[in-house]
This record gives sequence, structure tokens and C-alpha cells, in this order.
Amino acid sequence: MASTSLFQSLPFSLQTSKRASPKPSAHFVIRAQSPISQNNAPAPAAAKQRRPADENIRDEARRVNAPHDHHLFSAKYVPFNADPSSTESYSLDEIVYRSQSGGLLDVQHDMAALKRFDGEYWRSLFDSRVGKTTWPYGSGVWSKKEWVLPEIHDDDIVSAFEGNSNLFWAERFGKQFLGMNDLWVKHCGISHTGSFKDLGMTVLVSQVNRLRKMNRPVVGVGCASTGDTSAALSAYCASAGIPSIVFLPANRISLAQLVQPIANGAFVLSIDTDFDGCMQLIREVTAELPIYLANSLNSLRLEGQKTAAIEILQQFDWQVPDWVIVPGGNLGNIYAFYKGFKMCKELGLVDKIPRLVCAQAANADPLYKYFKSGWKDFKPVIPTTTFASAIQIGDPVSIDRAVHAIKSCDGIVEEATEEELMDATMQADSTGMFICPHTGVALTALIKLKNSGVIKATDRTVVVSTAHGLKFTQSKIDYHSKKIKDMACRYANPPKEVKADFGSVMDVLKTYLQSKAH
Ligand SMILES: Cc1ncc(COP(=O)(O)O)c(C=O)c1O
Ligand SMILES: N[C@@H](CCOP(=O)(O)O)C(=O)O
Repeated sequence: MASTSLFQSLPFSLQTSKRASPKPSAHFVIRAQSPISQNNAPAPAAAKQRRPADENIRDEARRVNAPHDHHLFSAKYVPFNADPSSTESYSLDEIVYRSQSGGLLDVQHDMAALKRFDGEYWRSLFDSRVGKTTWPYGSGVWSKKEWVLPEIHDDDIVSAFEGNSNLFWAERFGKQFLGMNDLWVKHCGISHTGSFKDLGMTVLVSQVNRLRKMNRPVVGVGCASTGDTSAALSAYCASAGIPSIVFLPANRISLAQLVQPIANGAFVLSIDTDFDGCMQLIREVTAELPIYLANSLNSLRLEGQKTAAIEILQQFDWQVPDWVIVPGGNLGNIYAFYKGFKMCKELGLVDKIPRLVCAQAANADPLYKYFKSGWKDFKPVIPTTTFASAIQIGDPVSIDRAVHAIKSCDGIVEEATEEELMDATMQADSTGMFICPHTGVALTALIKLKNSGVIKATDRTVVVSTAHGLKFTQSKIDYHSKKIKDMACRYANPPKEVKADFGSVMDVLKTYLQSKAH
């Protein structure tokens, strides 16, 4: 449709958006009743009427959200980083994970359609949806629906109102350990299933829900997992009544992660191999059976994950941090962050993007080695055991995406030894956080880059925390009990055993208080 006829068919607020930057409503902005008063000053928000008792929030969305929002914007699969002359593309309703040449795919949005609205429009729209229970925009992912899966019907969305996670000012950690004043932790792990995977899984499972309603051959959804993808997949599938199948490397994931898909009713296969072995198997299986692939090889997932980057900008009132540090394993997330930041720049919400750091465990560091070789020679590695077990991955499926992201933003790859990542985790915990070992990997990268002068004391820096620390309690217990072989456990804080009498309790307390007195 030509842009002029499109604009003619739309209500006032949309037609004038380029010039007037209208304030959108909490629902989708394209509605006949514009909230802009005649002199263009924001009108006071009218109190929303409580919906009728027999109506739920999905019904309300069906009644209130304008029908236009499904047709204005669109997205399709294209080969990742394709030559501009390539015409290869696929509808998001097709079941396809690879390009004709066997390469990765990417979700490409109709940027021309999105650019009909200026940066101020998008900032206001996204800001207007935060902190609400409006379906589906109460989710931090679906509050950016036009940039995620624009064509899906609100009715098909499967959401736990994920996202909108805390951007935590790490005041004491920054000051005490780094001399930094502007250090932040984006707590993506404080989420429905305890990791950032919820952000991508709501998108993927929603699309599966749509495909099943269209009678596409999808009987179940499957993934290989180091624990977090399977937890998210099983929860979202259970919520939509869709069968989920998870391939887990036997004895390589934490108990808290293992129990999640079991409790959510997934079909759990514990397989005697590592993650890379499970990944290979699920790829073969999904090529043969009507099981939809839920790993980040499927580029739909990254559309949800990229909203964490947009959220960071939004939480800084659309100011851009200098650095964002992301732990990397299968390497989808580092690209998702890059894509989120890049879209914000391209669509005029911000004028630059941050430099990204991808942080890997030294025991599973193929991207780090590639970076250090000057991008000369990529070789998968055989990873060895790491406390950051969710990133124990030697042959990451998104290697090309990660390299593109790092190169495009003048990024850096760092790594952390087991002792470094555990010490950093415990140091952070000692300042009131309770982080997972993967976040410890990211903090180690920060410590190294700060010590070498690459990151400056005044740089605004965000460390992405990818999972909840409560999923990894065993590693913390081992550390605090000083039970880890060849590790000094310098920050261990073991409980003091004390006899059950007043005198003994008083003695240990006096000694403790003396050690703490200034
Ligand atoms: C807790 C946690 N952190 C980081 C990662 C790394 O993310 P990615 O695989 O997208 O690099 C994963 C999964 O791989 C994870 O589960
Ligand atoms: N850490 C992941 C590994 C798989 O990554 P994915 O993003 O490709 O699904 C997990 O938790 O399983």
C-alpha cells in the first residue's frame, strides 16, 4: 500500500505523528479518540473505566484495541546479514530455521513503515505502556509489539507479563570494588522462570499458538538446554496447553533448573552428552518430527530478547550508557542486545549505541579465542565444567550473529576463570545482590576492563544479569563451605557453629562486633 493512501485511511493521531509527535494512549495509539488537546498540550488522562465483571483482559483488548494495529507493520524472515540484492524471504508463519544456503535467519521488520513515526512518537508510546495491566502491553516485550511480532493477534499471545525488569544501581559494588559511580545491573533473571529466556519464549510460544490455530503441523515444541531455555519453554507451553519436549545434558544442570520443566509437565529427556550434543540431536529431531524448535537458532526468540536493550534505554530516560556487558554461551543474546540498540538508533529514539562486551567462561570460550585471534580462525571448543553451567557451550549456534554484533559496535570479548567468576559473584552478593555465576562472568569482565583502563571510572556501565541466583545455590554453598578444589574462596562466609548457651553466643557476638567496629 502506498504511504499516502495508508495515511488517508487512518485517524488523526497517526496522520500527524511525524510533525506533531502526539502522545499515545496506554492502549495502541492509533485510535480515533486522540488524547491530544487542540493546542497540542497533553490532555489530562481520563480515568479508565473499570471493565465489566464478566470481561477479562483479553476480552477487553479485543473490544478496545484498534483493529489497525495488525496491518500497519510487518516482519519476515530473511537470511542473516544477507547481500542487499538477496530476495530470499519467508513469512513468519512458515516453519523455517535456516536459509537456503544453510545460514542463519533474521527477522527483518518493515523499517520504512516504522519510520513513518519519529523517535519521540515511539518513546512516548513505549513509555505510556509501562507499569500497566493492559493486555498485552503490560508485558515489557509486548509493550514493544510493533517492533517484535507486529502481525500477531493479541488473542494469540501467551504472556506472563515478562520484562520490565529492575535496572539496579550497584552503588556499593561500584564504589567499593571499582571506584565507579554509575554502575548498573539489569536484572533480567528476576523474571517469571528466573532467566532472560522468558523474553524470547513469550514470542516463540505465542507464534506457535498462532500456527496451531492455523492448523500448521506443530504437535509440540522442543529445545536443547543448559537449564534456562527449558524452564521458560515448559512454563509458557504449559500456560498455553502446548506439549513441550526438552533435551537436557545429564548431570550438567542445577537441581532448581531441572525441577522447572518437570513441574511444568514437559517431556524431559536426560541425555548422556553435553549441551552441544543435545543441540545437535534436537536439530535432527525437529527436521523429522512435527516439533517446533525453540532454541535461539530460531530467530523469533531474539525479537523478544532484544526488548531488554530497549528497556535499558527507556529506564535511563532514553540516554545511552557507555557499555553493556552480556554473558555469552550460545550467543543469541549478545546479538539480541545489539539489534535492540540498533533499532532504537535507526528509528530515532537515541543517537548512538553503547559498546557491547561479551563475557565468556574461560572453560567455554570459543568466541573469546576467535576475538583474540583477530577474528582469523573460528574453532569450536570442547568445553570443560564451569560453575557458569548455563554457558558451558563449545559450538555456539549464533556465532555469526555475535561476531557481527561485536564488530559493529566496536565491542570486546572477555573471559573469566572459575576462581575469578566465583569471587566476583560472592563480592557482588556481599553488597546485597544475589547473582548467578554467569553474572559473575560479566562482572569479572568489567573488573578486568576497568583495571586495564578500557572502561573508565565515570563510564555509565550496565552489567546484564541473566538468571536468578536462587537457581545456583549449590555453587554458593560449595564456595562458602570452602569445598572447592584449588580455589581459595577468599570471600567465603561460612556459618559459625555455636553451643546453645548464652555465654557462648555472647562470646562469638563480641568478637564479631569488635571486628566490625570502625
Ligand atoms: C543464565 C544464562 N546466562 C547467559 C546465557 C548465554 O546466553 P546466549 O546463549 O544467548 O549467549 C545463558 C544461555 O545460554 C543462560 O542461561
Ligand atoms: N543457556 C541456554 C542454552 C541454550 O540457548 P538458546 O538461547 O539457544 O536456547 C539454556 O538455558 O538452555
